[in-house]
Amino acid sequence: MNRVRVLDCTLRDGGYCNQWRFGYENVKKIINGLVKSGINIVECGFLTNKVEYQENRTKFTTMDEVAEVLPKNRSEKLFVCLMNYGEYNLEDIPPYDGTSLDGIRVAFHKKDMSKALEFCEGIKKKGYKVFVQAMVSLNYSDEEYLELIKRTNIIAPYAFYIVDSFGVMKGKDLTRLFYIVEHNLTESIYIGYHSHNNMQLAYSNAQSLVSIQTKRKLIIDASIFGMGRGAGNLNTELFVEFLNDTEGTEYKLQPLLTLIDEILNKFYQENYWGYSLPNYLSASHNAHPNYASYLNDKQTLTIEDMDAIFSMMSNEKKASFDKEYIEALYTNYMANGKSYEEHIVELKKTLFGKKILIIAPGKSSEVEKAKIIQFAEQHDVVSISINFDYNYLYTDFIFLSNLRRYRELNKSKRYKCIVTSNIPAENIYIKTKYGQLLNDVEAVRDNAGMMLIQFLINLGVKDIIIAGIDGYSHEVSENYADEQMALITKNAILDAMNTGMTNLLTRFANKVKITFLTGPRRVTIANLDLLDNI
Ligand SMILES: C[C@H](O)CC(=O)C(=O)O
Repeated sequence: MNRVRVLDCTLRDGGYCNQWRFGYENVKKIINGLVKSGINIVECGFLTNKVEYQENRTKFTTMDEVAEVLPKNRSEKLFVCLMNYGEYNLEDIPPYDGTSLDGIRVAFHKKDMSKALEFCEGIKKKGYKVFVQAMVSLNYSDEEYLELIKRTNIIAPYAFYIVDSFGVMKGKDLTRLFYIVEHNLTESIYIGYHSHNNMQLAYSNAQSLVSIQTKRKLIIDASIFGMGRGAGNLNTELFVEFLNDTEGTEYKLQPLLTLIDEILNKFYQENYWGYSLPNYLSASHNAHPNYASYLNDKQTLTIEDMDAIFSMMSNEKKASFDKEYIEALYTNYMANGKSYEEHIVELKKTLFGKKILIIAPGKSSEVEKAKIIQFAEQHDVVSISINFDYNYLYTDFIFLSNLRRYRELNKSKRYKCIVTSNIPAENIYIKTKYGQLLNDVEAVRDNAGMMLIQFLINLGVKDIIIAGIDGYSHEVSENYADEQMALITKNAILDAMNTGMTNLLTRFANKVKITFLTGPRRVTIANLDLLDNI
């Protein structure tokens, strides 16, 4: 048997990209395709007691649920699931009987090492192959790592993994860890390597590992099309091609390519994964990749802002994702700037008793420009564009809460800018407090349109006409009047923003008259048919 084995983790790590919703039939197709291609170990998903089982998802709660998706002919492959330490009781795991999983991978943080290793021992006693997955290997000092290995030897699991959870491992780090493991881990235990692609190093590291002159048996993790959390994983199809070429293995590529073509491409288009600047940044700060997704999904930060927020994080907080912590850092960072409101009384007077026409950069602001211009001409309005300078009408003000958009704006327009205090702007009309305009709907907490409406309500405005707040389509080209403004975001985020805006507008409509001038309306005001009243 070849000394290098491949473990495919698409159905588990890939699940971070689609909330593990692969669909029941697709799960079986993926497992069968992996078996056909000769992949040695198939990770079928998570085994957890923390959720209710749903047939279309790869978060299983019992061995019987997993058994249902396994092929009748197991073709001498191993089938495993990953368990996060603390998400399953040992007593609930039945003794191994060969009908379901062959092995269980136990992932744990450094702080849980002792208890997690006891748990691993318990699983082994039940007859399963145990994979010791000490996450974020680089967070262990050499001394701590040696201690971990020594204690692993006592348990004698099937495999011990070097884990690059944050995708930060350089070749030299991997070599260092590998030799520590090679010299100290009992020879019969497989040495595994699980990587992420934040620095695009997964493939080259895996190649280097395989090329090391060693008799040790290796397991390399990969996922089809690299589907995995954040920047994704080593690509199974590329890695097995490399092994065929250099190690004389005979993995079959075609079943993997077919799975990409028929199943994974669609997931990729809906919720892409792979290398990106935010994922690079999280790696360069040795931080959990979810922090990158969190900041990126805000859609308000430049890369310098994100870098500054990562720099503010404490080292202890970087190892696992803490949503409340990053939320607080983000809000503090944004609310940091000083306000400058000396024209506020003047602005209040300007707005008093007027219809306020707000123009957002949605596609309808371009398509229905004639309607917008006509409305402005026929009514006594104060017009305010949001995060852009509207080409077709001289607007009285420009409201900006986004630093990137502020930088894009021609400097000559600053005299009429109302900006939020997170923007380090000078020579503007008003700088208003960012923190006072936030709302409680997470997906649109600091959405520029929603902040402007809140600002206007605070100033006593009674009648708001909206143009260009169309909501977001999954089709990127449909979202902005100026395609240069388009931001690529995951569909789930766009849907959440549409729902969030609808909820907020519905609430705002209790305080102020809101009327839509343009469409389409992927956001609206619930239970209120205001569509044709203009
Ligand atoms: C395989 C692991 O130990 C869990 C994981 O995906 C990680 O990146 O860490």
